[in-house]
Amino acid sequence: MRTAFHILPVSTALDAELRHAIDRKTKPLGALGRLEDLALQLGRIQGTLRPVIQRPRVIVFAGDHGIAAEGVSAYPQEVTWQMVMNFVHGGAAVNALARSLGVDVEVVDAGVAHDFGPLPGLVDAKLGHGTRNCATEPAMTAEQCETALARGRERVQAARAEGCTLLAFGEMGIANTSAASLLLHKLRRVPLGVATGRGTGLDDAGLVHKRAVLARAAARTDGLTDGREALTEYGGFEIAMMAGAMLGAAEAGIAFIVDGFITGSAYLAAQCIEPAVRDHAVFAHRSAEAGHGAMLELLQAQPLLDLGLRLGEGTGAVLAVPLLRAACAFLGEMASFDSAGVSGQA
Ligand SMILES: O=C(O)c1ccc[n+]([C@@H]2O[C@H](COP(=O)([O-])O)[C@@H](O)[C@H]2O)c1
Ligand SMILES: Cc1cc2nc[nH]c2cc1C
Repeated sequence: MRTAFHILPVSTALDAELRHAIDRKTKPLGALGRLEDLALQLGRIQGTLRPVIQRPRVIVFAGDHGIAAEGVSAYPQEVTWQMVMNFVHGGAAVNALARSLGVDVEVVDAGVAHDFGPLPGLVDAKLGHGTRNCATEPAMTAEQCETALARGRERVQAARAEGCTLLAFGEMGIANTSAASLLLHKLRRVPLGVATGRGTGLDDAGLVHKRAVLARAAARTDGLTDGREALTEYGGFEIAMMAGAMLGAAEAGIAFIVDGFITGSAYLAAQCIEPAVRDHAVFAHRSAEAGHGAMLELLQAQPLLDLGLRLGEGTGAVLAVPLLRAACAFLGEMASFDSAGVSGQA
């Protein structure tokens, strides 16, 4: 049975008041640029002229990929579980960035090949010991895909129950740029030559080999338009769980930040499942991974940052949190022309 996501488009009922409040702040009209768009978006999502960011949380979903056996990554598969341990011990990039910015980190085992046993600080949502090799067979079953979507939603509900009003999503999974490229290729017809990049750092020969493997994987299926089918054929457990979390966040009326290329592929699938997810999404950054530019263009998404990042883990998403805080701060705290006695436009 397919899980239904009941997402209401955000209400535009407050738009006139929000725009008026933004325009009457003591600044030339439009001078806070993209922060003004963020303020409007957050005001709409929270249905208030005073949106707030409380207990922001980045959820890092980890999973392994059968296609790693084809030699499509510059790093071995065991790096996935080793990095999960690093996240749990607080030593990864996302931990350091999140600490410096006051963002909570949750780490989720969506389907890492390694068995961690009970491990404090790790959420066990394991769907299997990695996906199957999607170059030769579907990555997962339709049932696993459904369970992944549902478990992603559960993580959002848990965050919300703990007072979180802003979510950021990130991932860890050796070979998951292959899954992401295949999702982009299959769902949006982007040629594999454009959709495939170097991931963790393949050299030229590695990239040629990766493209050949992905072409073989892509040839297994005809055109796919259904988000669930695409996830089942080519996704990862962490990618499907992120898609469920994004849909769950939109359903719960919570804004969420999309990280880089792989998180973007989860968003692509989520948007195919329920287009209304768009209103709640903020795109953090333009990843250096080839294919992300094409993905963002297709989504008509303007990311906030362009820092040359290609790490994943939710690092770019965490870096966007201060900008969302700033949008709330100017809307809530800035004086208006009237309250400050400043002359408006001549
Ligand atoms: O977020 C991105 O845009 C991004 C771009 C390239 C690589 N990554 C990270 O690198 C891993 C996947 O790379 P690969 O080469 O193993 O497919 C995975 O753990 C991702 O988090 C992430
Ligand atoms: C070391 C390392 C850290 C990562 N974090 C996200 N993806 C990664 C891939 C590698 C290889």
